[in-house]
Amino acid sequence: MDSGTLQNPELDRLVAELQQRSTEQIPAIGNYFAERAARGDVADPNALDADAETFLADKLIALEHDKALLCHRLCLAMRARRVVEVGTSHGVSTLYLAQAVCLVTESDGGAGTVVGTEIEPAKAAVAREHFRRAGLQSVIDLRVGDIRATLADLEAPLDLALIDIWPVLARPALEMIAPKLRPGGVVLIDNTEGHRENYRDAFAFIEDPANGLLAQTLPFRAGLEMVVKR
Ligand SMILES: C[S@@+](CC[C@H](N)C(=O)[O-])C[C@H]1O[C@@H](n2cnc3c(N)ncnc32)[C@H](O)[C@@H]1O
Repeated sequence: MDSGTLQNPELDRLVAELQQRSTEQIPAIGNYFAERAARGDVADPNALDADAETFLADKLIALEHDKALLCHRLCLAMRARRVVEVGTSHGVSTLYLAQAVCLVTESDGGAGTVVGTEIEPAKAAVAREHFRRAGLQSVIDLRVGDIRATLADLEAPLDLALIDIWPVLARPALEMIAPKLRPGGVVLIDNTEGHRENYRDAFAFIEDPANGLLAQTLPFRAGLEMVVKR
C-alpha cells in the first residue's frame, strides 16, 4: 500500500498529472519575476499589476503534493465536512479536500461541502472539468469572483480552511473564516516562511488574543502555517 496517495488510482493519476503540469510551469514563473526585477520593474507580490496578473492567469501554482496530502489526512482525522479553500486555480488542492470530505460522509453519514473560490473564470472552468473527471463535483461549491464577495456568507461551523492565495489576501480571508471556525478547527496557510513579511497583516490577526488562534509553522518547503482555533 502506498502511504503517499489518495488510494484511488484514477484520482491519483489525475492529481499526479496536474502536479506535474504545475511543476513544469514553475521555472517560467521564476524567470518572469527575475526578468522584470533585472529590468528594474519589480512586481510587487502584494499588489500584482496587470502584466503579472495576465502572466499568471493560466498558471496552476498548485499546492504541492505533500502539503495537499497533509490537508487530506487532517480532514480525515478531524472528520471534516465543512471545508473552505481560498484560491482554487485549476482545482488541484480541491480534489484532495473533496475526496477526504467524501470519505468522511460515506463512512459517517450526512453531507459535506468544500467551498472553493477563484477570481479567474477561465481557471474556474478548467477546475470544474477536473472535478467532473474525478466524480467529485457534487461536494464542491466553486464560487467565481473575489474572495471578499464569494466568502462573505460562509456557513458556520467550519472544520478546516486552506488559504492558498496571494499573501495580501490572507488577512481578509482569516477575518471571514476565523469567527466561523469550530473550536479545534484548523486553517492552513501556504508559504508563510517564504513570504513572512508579506504575511504581516495575517500574523497580526493570528496573534491578536481576541481571535482565539494558535499557530505553528510546519517545516514544508517555504513553510505551511497551521492555525488552530482554541
Ligand atoms: C496559488 S493559486 C491556488 C492553487 C490551488 N489551491 C491549487 O492547489 O490548485 C491562487 C489562486 O488564487 C486566485 N486569486 C487571486 N486573487 C483572488 C481573489 N481576490 N479572489 C479569488 N481568487 C483569487 C488566483 O487566480 C490563483 O488561481
